[in-house]
Amino acid sequence: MSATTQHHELPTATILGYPRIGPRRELKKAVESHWAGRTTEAELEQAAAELRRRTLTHLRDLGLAVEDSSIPLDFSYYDQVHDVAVALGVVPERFADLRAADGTIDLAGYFTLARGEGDRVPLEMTKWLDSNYHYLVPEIGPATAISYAGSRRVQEVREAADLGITGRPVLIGPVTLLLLAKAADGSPEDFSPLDRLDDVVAAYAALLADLRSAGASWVQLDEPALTSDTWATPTAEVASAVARAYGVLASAPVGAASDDGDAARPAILVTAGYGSLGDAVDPLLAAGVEAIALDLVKGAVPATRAPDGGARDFSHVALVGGVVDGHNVWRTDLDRAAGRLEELGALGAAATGVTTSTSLFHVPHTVADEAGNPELPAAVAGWLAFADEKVGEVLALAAGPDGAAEVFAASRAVVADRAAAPGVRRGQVRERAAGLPASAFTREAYAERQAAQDAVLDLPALPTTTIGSFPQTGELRRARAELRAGTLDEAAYAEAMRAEVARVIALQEELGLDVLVHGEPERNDMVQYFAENLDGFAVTQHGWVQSYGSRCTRPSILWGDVSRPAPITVPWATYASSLTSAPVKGMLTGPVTILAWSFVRDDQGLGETANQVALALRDEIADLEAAGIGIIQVDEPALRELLPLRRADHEAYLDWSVASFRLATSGVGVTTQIHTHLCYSEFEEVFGAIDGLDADVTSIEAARSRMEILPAVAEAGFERGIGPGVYDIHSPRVPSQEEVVELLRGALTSVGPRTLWVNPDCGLKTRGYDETTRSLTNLVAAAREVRGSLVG
Ligand SMILES: CN1c2c(nc(N)[nH]c2=O)NC[C@@H]1CNc1ccc(C(=O)N[C@@H](CCC(=O)N[C@@H](CCC(=O)N[C@@H](CCC(=O)O)C(=O)O)C(=O)O)C(=O)O)cc1
Ligand SMILES: N[C@@H](CCS)C(=O)O
Ligand SMILES: [Zn+2]
Repeated sequence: MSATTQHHELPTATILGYPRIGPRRELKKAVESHWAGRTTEAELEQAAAELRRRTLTHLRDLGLAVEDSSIPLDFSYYDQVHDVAVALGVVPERFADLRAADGTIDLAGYFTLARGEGDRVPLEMTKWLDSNYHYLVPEIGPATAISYAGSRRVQEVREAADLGITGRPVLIGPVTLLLLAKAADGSPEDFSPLDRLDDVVAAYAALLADLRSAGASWVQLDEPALTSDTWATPTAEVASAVARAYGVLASAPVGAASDDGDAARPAILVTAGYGSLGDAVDPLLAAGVEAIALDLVKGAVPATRAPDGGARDFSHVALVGGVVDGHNVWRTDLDRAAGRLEELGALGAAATGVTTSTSLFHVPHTVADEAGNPELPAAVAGWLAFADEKVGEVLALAAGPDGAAEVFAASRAVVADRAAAPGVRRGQVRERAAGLPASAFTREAYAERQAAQDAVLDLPALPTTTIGSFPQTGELRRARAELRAGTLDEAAYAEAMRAEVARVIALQEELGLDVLVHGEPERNDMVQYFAENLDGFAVTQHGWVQSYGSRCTRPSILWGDVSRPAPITVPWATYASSLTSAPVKGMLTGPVTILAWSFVRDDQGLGETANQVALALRDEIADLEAAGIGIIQVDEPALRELLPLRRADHEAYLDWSVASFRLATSGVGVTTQIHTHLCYSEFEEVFGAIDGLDADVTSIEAARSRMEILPAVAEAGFERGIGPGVYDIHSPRVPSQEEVVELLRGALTSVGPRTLWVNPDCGLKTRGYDETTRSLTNLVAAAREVRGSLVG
């Protein structure tokens, strides 16, 4: 592989980013200690600097080159989108005081924007592309101040230099920043944040110049939004924004700041992870950026011809092939990856390099940390590559099949071993999934179900309920940690959880809720818990990945055919039910969400795997029903998350995802009421699918949007039960009774009282008991008030 461009040595073997949370969640712990007031800001800064130093030296020790900008500088205290918005001094009006006169926002302000303060709501959080990471949405209006006032990356370039490392600062690119932003409150209807492109690009130019002065030879600008065509902005307008933005940025001279003070810049590497760059490659080629990194795992090698039929000229750009999956954990088939790199090489680029398809922050640090994990069979561990192992794969691919013959041979052995391993394909599971009749996916007509359920359940108008989890107290988490450590035995653990269920049931009775839940105290996570109880999954001990801010999950590993060896939730639901005469809602996580929040086998289609999970859940639902649980909720918060980034792929996705939910839930009788719950979504986009799920009751996140979706729901003729969340569980704020009453009265203008349910936005696991109790008291009082006025 050629190693140079006209100006700079290209990072020929690199990664697009590395986990930021630390191998033992050091950053999470440092940040949360600071928030809790246990450490000063200086102590936090010191802990973060130490983590960055360890990361840099670790990447160097793994073999990434220190001189050629191969090592990314991508630290973040909270979120990478927020980092850039803050560097540009972007704050919503309600937080204007956090921006100093010179445009800077200090660390305390950075956290306040992320977490809110008193009545000032934080920035909205939404899912990042098709992943389980959530970013903070910048709010940009026509008058929002935008200027470069300083970036932490500049200091990080210097820190790296002190270690003898020429690091490559990583930033979200200007077009993606604006496509991910939302119009600030009060913006004219026809305003789009992309209208502020010129101001943003001017600020980026200053930022790039600053990075260059600090010694950066390359800068990485992440433009994953270019792999999607689902933005409100038409693709042609996005392409012209790319041309304009990079035309300006690339027009500055590359290299050292010249004597007359012209702003020089580092060479620009634009990345486009999460899918195909498609025709967005043309404006980048025309703009003259020095390098483009392509996702060759989910995306394609660019065609040699542009849509207008003209031959594409790659001779002035370096192309970096993202052939190592940054978003999943399977060891790379190196022969296949090398083949893709060859295809890329055939385009005639000025230079080529090898990298990951996305940043590695979606995967845990290292498989080595799982040594001795009884929940991860050694055979399966051998098939995995987490971040460190992926660095090794990138280096092997850069060395090539001759240079790294042993690594290539090991990769071939893994491919063969995985295909033939016991448990990967199990006859019984496959026969059952293959022979499903159409009737396995359908229930009786809703009218029939509704009548039967009304008769059996006898619920009041506007029934009140919660979404499932009650606060996961430190005590509960500690009990689980002690169980893992062996200092608490199974029986004592189960007893502690049963005691919590009893407390939660008593509390709900006291509050006067109509449909109760057991509270999910026994669940470490709504996906991992099921994975731990299903065959075909493995779980990690230390495989934490960031989900948002300081919050992490340990995605499970779905490696083989899935089945349910024994009932999972039935004992908890029946125990809870035995404590009350009120109905108790069974609580399961749906097949799509189980897949979305796990690392899923890549040797078959997702739809096939989803149906296996669905059949396991169908068995669980049958057992719950047989045990007398008449209401069963199957959560699908990730239904929107997996929606493909290209519109052309939506239909096929919605077909299999909806079918798997229906397969899980269609085995019940007419009187059993199936609920579902969705959150973190722009529901408009998946409304047809929500309807297609055919659940009797659907609860959705709606409080933050003041229930804007309801008129559309009504207009679409949605006739089944709906529970638009009446308060935001992401904030500690307690809603007043009046406020909930107002929301409910508003909702009743779109939805009839027979179909309107009253519930919070989402589960209460991240909240405390005090605020939960006060909020639910107001929720129940509000429902009663509105109910009373209906009768009167
Ligand atoms: C609803 N969401 C979820 C998503 N993905 C999931 N897989 N799960 C979700 O619930 N995606 C979208 C949203 C938003 N995302 C999140 C993600 C993570 C959290 C969260 O609160 N995470 C917790 C960790 C939860 C957990 O796994 N708990 C375990 C282990 C707890 C632990 O750290 N134990 C300590 C010791 C105990 C102690 O002293 O406290 C240890 O092991 O060191 C458990 O309960 O057993 C987090 O803290 O980040 C929320 C929303
Ligand atoms: N039943 C889950 C859904 C979260 S999306 C909970 O209440 O936490
Ligand atoms: Zn939820």
